[in-house]
Amino acid sequence: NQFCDAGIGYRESECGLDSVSPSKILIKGGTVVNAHRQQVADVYIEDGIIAAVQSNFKVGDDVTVIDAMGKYVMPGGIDPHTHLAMEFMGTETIDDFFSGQAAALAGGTTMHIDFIIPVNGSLSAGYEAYVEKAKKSCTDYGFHMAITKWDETVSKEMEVMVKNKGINSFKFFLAYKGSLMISDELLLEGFKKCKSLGALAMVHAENGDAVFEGQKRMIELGITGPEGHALSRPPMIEGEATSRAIRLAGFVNTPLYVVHVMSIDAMEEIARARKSGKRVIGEPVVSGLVLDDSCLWDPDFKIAAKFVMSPPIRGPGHGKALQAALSTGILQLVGTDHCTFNSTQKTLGIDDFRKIPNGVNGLEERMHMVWDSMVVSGQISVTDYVRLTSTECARIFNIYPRKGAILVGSDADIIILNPNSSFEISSSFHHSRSDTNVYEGRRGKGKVEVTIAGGRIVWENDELKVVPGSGKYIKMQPFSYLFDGIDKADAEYLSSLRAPVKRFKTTS
Ligand SMILES: NC(=O)NCCC(=O)O
Ligand SMILES: [Zn+2]
Ligand SMILES: [Zn+2]
Repeated sequence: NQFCDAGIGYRESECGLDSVSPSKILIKGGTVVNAHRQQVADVYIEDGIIAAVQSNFKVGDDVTVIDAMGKYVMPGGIDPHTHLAMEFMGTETIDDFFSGQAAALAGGTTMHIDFIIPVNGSLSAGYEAYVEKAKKSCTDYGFHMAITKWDETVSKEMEVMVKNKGINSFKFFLAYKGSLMISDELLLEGFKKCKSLGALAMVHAENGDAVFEGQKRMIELGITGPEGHALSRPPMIEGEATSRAIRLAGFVNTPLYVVHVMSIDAMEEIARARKSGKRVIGEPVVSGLVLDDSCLWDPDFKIAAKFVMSPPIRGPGHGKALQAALSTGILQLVGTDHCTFNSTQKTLGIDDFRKIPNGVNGLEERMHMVWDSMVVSGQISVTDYVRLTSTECARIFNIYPRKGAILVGSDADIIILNPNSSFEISSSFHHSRSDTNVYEGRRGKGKVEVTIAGGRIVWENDELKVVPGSGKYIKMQPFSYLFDGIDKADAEYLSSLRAPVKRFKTTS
């Protein structure tokens, strides 16, 4: 099998298309957790769909029974932010739609939403290229689309993407000057178009001009190593862009989703906006929650470079503040920004931090890291955990309750987590193709012992059984709940503009 290649750690037999799981499964006696409640119940699965959630469900001999007593039965994780097989900074991410998704399944994530970055700005060409890349998928996925230029064609293609291709979100980069970055003028055009289509506008919020200036400053000072990356783009630059994007989205009156919120500065802008009633969603990523920037000062380039991502991993204090913001509802869901480059690729920037490909891993680690750092520590409940890692993503991108829930009729994407077991992370046995891992050596409580994706047992007894081509593309409809009532606010605004103004003619 061409996909059972080196470095992913599957036995050949595990990759074959013949490794078909049973179509009838009963998960017995576990604590079934949804975002709205938890209960002890059995979950019965037939043909990829949840057919029953009830106590003492009786089945025949043809059903595979999994004992989940004392364990949590939860919706599979949904990662809102990944970059698989992405061409970026002169190279391509080492995890493609097979290895990245296999890693996801081993860590309890059963769906992800990947960013199509259209080469030359053509949305249709970008879409076709990603359809091709995703053919080897072994779990379900959706797409966001990046908008990197503006003209009539792009505007029309956005319409096609939403109406025909199942894309309901577009990302605008305020950073990466000279490549992906767009102007405020384009941002406004994009926001207007998103609003008219019922598509969610997403922003990478860093001021690209200021980053460019900060980078020049570091190079002039002779700081060329990975630490220069963090020093050149401090939190205030993220705060400024977050504030600007929020205000411009407010000006257009369209909902906004801020990706990879990495700093207190950005988080506080989101908190202020939400307090004033603005529809802003904030997505921190797991690296920003549990790591700090000390790693960028490591004297070993290979170690320091693996932590280079944008916005940068921040100083101590930011991660804890972002965790607190998640637990109090200021931020809504956790992603990974999984964008993996191996140590050879990172060496592109050995003499100049500006050339280190930006990105870190996380698809396999997110569910464990959030459980260990936030549930085990008592910061959030188990139902909150489900909301932050799965349900809220499904709601925002309009695929709930097909995804993000254990309800009759939902897709059978389920994990069984044993709170009394423990996990350990190492690049020597992870499932990503990368030779490094930013969570190297981490151990913690709680382990995903079973992953069921689309009704198939794909992870059990520390073994993956993944089938290339078995993952489905999940189309996402526009006008999620975030758009409810937007028209009323518009009408109110327009009527306030049309209030008669009494003027007196003055004669001289
Ligand atoms: N975040 C990062 O460093 N790499 C992926 C591209 C992006 O999301 O900005
Ligand atoms: Zn980004
Ligand atoms: Zn990203």
